[in-house]
Amino acid sequence: MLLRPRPFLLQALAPLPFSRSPLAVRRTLSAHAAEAGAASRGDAAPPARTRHKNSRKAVPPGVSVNTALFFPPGVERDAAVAAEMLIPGSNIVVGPYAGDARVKEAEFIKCSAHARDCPKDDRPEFAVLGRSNVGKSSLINALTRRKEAALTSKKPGKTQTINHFLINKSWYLVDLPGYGFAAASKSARMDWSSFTKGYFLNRDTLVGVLLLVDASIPPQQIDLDCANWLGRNNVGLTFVFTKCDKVKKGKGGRPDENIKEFQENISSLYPEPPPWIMTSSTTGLGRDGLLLHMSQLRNYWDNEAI
Ligand SMILES: Nc1nc2c(ncn2[C@@H]2O[C@H](COP(=O)(O)OP(=O)(O)OP(=O)(O)O)[C@@H](O)[C@H]2O)c(=O)[nH]1
Ligand SMILES: [Mg+2]
Repeated sequence: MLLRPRPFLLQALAPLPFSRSPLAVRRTLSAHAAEAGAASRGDAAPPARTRHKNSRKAVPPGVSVNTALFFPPGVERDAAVAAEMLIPGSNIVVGPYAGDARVKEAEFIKCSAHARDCPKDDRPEFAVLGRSNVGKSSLINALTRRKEAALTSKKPGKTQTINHFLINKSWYLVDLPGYGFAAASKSARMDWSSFTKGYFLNRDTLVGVLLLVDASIPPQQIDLDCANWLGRNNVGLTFVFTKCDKVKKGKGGRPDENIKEFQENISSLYPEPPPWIMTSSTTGLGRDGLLLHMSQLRNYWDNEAI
């Protein structure tokens, strides 16, 4: 099997040739952000002036360039970053590997009961992980724009196997069973540890994990534990905050406050800020940005394979 580098680990070891001049970096990244953003929306490339205007407009209120940023492969960590280089509602800088992020085709391939049963080809994949009911299957449906590609339910514990969806015949999105569902019946409650940990530790084609965190509730210890475990085992992850459309009254009811508190909790776990993005499968918030982020990790993986 072809061994491929994990982007988060290798970017520190092998920075790619990229201009050190802040101005040049700024220009290159802006153009990339605008072009790739247009590609992910399925737009034809607009003229330069319009591109600039659109990318500016896309920067959400409340995301400051002073946020601890995630620098993707190919971008120097000390690069000057303009607001339009950020993916809206995230701390993610768009770099030179960002590319066509459109989902043209999505095909369910198989469900696997064990990591060893997963597809054995060389295609890169992203695993979607999180507590039961956090919105993993809904996110897959939102990303693929298929209503029922992955089955969803109000009842936690719906997804019980590792489910592979092939995107554009070139990469996989993987729906995983949720963790932390204590109330499940014995038959429905699998041994999450042996079942999925084997997958994370042995899956050579895993580009990264999308760790979903419910932004409509305060931080949960089990999510922090999971982030900690992935970090300790060098599994690159992106925090995907779900249900950002849900605002409840009272303490702990505001997604932006919950996200801030969660980030404060995890900041000590990581030497470098991990990427994070706000999403809602109900409104489509963050969909294009997340696809764009995945495109830059994937393209790096494809192009820099050993
Ligand atoms: N308001 C809102 N509800 C959501 C969102 N995403 C998911 N939901 C709801 O949350 C519930 C659980 O969604 P699923 O996608 O089945 O969650 P899951 O993480 O796949 O759950 P398991 O398979 O049981 O682990 C469903 O009722 C969804 O409609 C969102 O972004 N906003
Ligand atoms: Mg599910």
